[in-house]
Amino acid sequence: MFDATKEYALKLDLEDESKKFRDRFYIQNDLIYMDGNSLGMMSIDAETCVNRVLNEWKTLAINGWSDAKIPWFYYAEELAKKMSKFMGTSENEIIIHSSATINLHIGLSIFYKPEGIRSKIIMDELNFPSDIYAVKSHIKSLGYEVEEVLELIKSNDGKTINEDDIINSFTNEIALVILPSVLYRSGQLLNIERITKEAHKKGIYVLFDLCHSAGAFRHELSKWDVDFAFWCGYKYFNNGPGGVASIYINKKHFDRETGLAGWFGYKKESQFDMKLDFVKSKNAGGFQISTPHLLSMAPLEGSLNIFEEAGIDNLRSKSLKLTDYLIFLIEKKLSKFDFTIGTPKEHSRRGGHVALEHDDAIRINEAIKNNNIIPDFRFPNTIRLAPIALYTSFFEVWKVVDIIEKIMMNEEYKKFDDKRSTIA
Ligand SMILES: Cc1ncc(COP(=O)(O)O)c(C=O)c1O
Ligand SMILES: Nc1ccccc1C(=O)C[C@H](N)C(=O)O
Repeated sequence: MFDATKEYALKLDLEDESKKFRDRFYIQNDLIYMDGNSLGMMSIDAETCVNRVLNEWKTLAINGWSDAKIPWFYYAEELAKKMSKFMGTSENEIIIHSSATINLHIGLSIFYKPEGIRSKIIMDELNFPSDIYAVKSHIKSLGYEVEEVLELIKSNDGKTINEDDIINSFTNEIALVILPSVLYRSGQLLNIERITKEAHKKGIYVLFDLCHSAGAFRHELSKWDVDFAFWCGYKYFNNGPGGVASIYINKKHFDRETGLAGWFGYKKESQFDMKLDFVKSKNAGGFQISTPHLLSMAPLEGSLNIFEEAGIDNLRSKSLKLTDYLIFLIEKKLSKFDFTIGTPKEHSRRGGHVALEHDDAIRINEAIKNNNIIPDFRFPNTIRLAPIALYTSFFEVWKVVDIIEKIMMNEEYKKFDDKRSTIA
């Protein structure tokens, strides 16, 4: 069991075998970063790779496509091979591509083929809004009414979704289920394997948004038999703001058509034949659209190298210890101030962040920022705290809770307006 003293936090850091990776990141002195689940920090390795690609542009210009260290023409595929090790897939079932929401549109174009009564899509009411916007627009573009085909599973507590409610909604009217692996606000982790298995029993395709889990723990997408998944790279994978995202498509679907074709999905050997009939590459790469965003992909190369060294299972163990410790400290020191924890306690149901809830969360969040800590706030009452295994220390976790306790004791938060900023 943990103890709440500062000395104990320092002892946990001393015993931590992965603490050396912190030195690979640009950690700002005196600033405690607890927002790596929204935008991961910059590493030296990421910077090195961006600088290399910039230099290749400078010195090789167009020849970079064939002569760069990793030829640009194959860069998305080469990084996908590295990525596949952490996602539990074959190398060709992943492609590094575009952004999360665009990749969802691609998934919809492949899998949403309403037929007879099988025309409905299941999502959940706590889903990240961008996914809902994408699905609604796609439904409308096919000439359907959103109300007729989109079913949102309701939350019973405003924080979590009951998996049985999801599974009980599976009928022969459902074409697709689209869910987040980890809910962005509460940090609840859904059982991807169980949901996929139950959906498949009813002939339903399964699409997962892995934005809040990719890079937080090992996935086994092939084993779980998920049909399609997408995730951004800028959170736990530290790929930089707007960094290129990823697509996974199960190999049994390689022959499917995409509704959003483009020449970078063409069979690579003959892409430059410039034929007018599209011949899709028979792998995840076949679902690419345009020229890859090389400069926004390069940080991922460096970042994935760090993941290879650190080992994703070691990172998950440390992350669980960090969030266990954070939850312990919150319960011990903050319960008396009416805080609650929105994140499930069981490891099998927890992602990488902790949702700290309070009726006065907006002002408390402002006060936390005023103390050189970066958390984030999600409406209406959640302060998200994400200690990141690669670069957050146990001492920082201790300090964050210590500072919040002081903010509550001296009522510093009352100095701030109850008004959230534009990006929060
Ligand atoms: C769960 C989830 N889905 C989708 C997105 C949207 O990502 P993007 O803006 O990169 O398309 C985000 C983050 O912004 C997210 O957290
Ligand atoms: N892409 C962003 C751009 C600006 C500010 C935040 C984001 C996020 O990614 C937010 C994150 N998806 C969330 O879970 O709230």
